[in-house]
Amino acid sequence: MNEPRIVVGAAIRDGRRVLAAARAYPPELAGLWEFPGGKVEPDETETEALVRECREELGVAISVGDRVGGDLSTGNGRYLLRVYFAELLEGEPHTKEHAELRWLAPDELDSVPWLPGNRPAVDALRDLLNA
Ligand SMILES: Nc1nc2c([nH]c(=O)n2[C@H]2C[C@H](O)[C@@H](COP(=O)(O)OP(=O)(O)OP(=O)(O)O)O2)c(=O)[nH]1
Repeated sequence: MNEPRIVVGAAIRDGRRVLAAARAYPPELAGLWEFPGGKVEPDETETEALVRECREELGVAISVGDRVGGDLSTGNGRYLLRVYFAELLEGEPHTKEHAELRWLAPDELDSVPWLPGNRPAVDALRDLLNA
């Protein structure tokens, strides 16, 4: 079995709200919600991957902060998901690749169907936002 590929997700904060994004593809993941981000390329750091993905997917510049929760195995063991807090530096997020974007308060985090592997990250996020 190959080593899992690292996938990074940005929990972009605006006060106590966090940006969630509904996937538009592939069909089996469409309509499920995630943190904007993607696979870390071999020549980049996790921070660089988050900055690149948020520029490509949302059209914004971000700064990357602390980790949210631990490493999560997802995609049937193909990926290791790492979520980081992030702040907007420039631009307003808009849908370039996602079906929908939504700012969620801590008590709204359960109002969308997350990708199955994201559950522990969402729980950790709620705890951190409520702390
Ligand atoms: N971006 C992101 N991907 C997640 C999360 N949770 C989760 O299980 N995944 C999975 C979904 C995908 O199978 C995989 C990431 O793939 P992706 O399609 O976002 O990555 P990418 O932008 O680099 O895609 P590509 O260029 O290879 O098409 O990780 C999450 O919160 N954010």
